[in-house]
Amino acid sequence: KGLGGKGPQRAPRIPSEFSPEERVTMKESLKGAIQIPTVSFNPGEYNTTALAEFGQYIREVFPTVFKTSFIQHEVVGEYSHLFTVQGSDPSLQPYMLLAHIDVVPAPDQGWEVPPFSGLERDGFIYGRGTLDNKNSVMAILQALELLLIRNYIPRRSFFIALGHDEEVSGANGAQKISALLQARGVQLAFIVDEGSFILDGFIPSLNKPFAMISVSEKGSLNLMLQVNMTPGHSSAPPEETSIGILAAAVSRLEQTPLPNMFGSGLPEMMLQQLATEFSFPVNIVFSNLWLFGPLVSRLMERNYITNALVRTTTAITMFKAGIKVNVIPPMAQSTVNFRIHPAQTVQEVLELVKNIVADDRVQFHVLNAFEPLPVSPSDDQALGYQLIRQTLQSVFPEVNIVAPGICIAQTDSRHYAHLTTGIYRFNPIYLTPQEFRSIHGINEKISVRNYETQVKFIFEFIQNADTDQEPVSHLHEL
Ligand SMILES: CCCCCCCCCCCCCCCCCC(=O)N[C@@H](Cc1ccccc1)C(=O)O
Ligand SMILES: [Zn+2]
Ligand SMILES: [Zn+2]
Repeated sequence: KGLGGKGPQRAPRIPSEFSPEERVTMKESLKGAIQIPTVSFNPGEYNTTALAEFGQYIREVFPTVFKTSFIQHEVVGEYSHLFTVQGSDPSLQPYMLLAHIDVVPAPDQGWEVPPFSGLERDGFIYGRGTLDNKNSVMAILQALELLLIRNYIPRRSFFIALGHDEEVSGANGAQKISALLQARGVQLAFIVDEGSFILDGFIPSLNKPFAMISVSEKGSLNLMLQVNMTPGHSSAPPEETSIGILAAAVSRLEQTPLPNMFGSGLPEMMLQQLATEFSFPVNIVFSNLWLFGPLVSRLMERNYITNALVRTTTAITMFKAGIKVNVIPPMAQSTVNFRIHPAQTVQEVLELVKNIVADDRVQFHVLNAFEPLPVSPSDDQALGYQLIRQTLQSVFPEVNIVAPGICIAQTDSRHYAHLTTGIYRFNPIYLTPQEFRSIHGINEKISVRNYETQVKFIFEFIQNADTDQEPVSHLHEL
């Protein structure tokens, strides 16, 4: 399976070996990046001082990237960065590496070390952005810097797009870069973004880590529910208030999960691929989903992460009502955040929700909505997917399971969907369930080893992408 053939004569491969000094510089550069609090608060509301400082910082720590003649650097939307790395062979279609420089807020409370300290403890670098997503920003530029220092000249052109507002929708960063590329007529072979990892310990009976490459991404619907009632004196209350009506409506939504979509796509494909890795009887169950599908589907619902893979999830995230202790509230509002399964559409979810609420006094306002992303190819012919597989094999020889999956969150890559059919969301680092909870949570940290390996992966990946070989189809023997 995978990429085949020997290409024509080309520059010798540069080994991914880094000196002790380079390894120290690498981790110190990441720490410096963590110390710049590039926080996004709301759309259009960011720490602009920090974002500007970050722009200066990458110029200082990656001087070769900025002075190389075949690399064009542009600032887009004031704080996002687009690098165009011109390859020597224009016949090869370019690809793009994505990451974002902004982070979610991190109040000090609960952290073992201050979240913007970038402190190293017991082999880990702590801080907001160490997993989401300054690790990728820095690793991409670091790998390129190290390649350039070794006189690397790419054959295939590629872009590096670093958004500054991914955490609040990407409207000023990714969307503007995407529009710029579209205006230039760019079409991409594939994109690699954040969104999945080498998962370690997510499936109880699977004792080894597996790489999940997300080939699709859930959509979203932010729906505001509102109830208006005539206000009055609380000493003579009506039978129902706006708060009571709305509370009952959102409670119905919480108590009525949207349909389990297991059986219509990727999770089944993933479990079938994993089946042989389990011992009896789980291997039999996963390889015979035609029979055990209903059982597996119910088991998936029991865990909150696997539940998110099989259905559109419902999260009540905001509730606002009441103006005074003795006034019947004129209005109650609540916001519900749905993450839409790739087998459903925004419209379908809206219909289901209205039927569950089933109360004409509740008004629905769509704040914003985004359809799920199409499923990118993961077959033998899919260049981006096969390049990730190939690079995994050499950098992580111990990881022998690679499976396509769904990204349960949203990423900047969704803004580039019209530029390519191949979007792969994958960070080449190990992630445990505890580390998963630290993303947007507390004590986010990355091991120095994990970070070094991420740099190595990208260093290898960029060279692997220089292939002019289309992935070969595998001939199966009958
Ligand atoms: C069978 C076992 C499978 C186990 C599956 C485990 C899945 C774990 C994968 C970890 C996914 C981590 C995702 C990281 C990317 C986070 C991106 C993010 O937070 N995006 C925001 C973007 C956004 C969207 C809209 C408004 C504001 C921000 C998000 O909320 O989705
Ligand atoms: Zn992120
Ligand atoms: Zn995030």
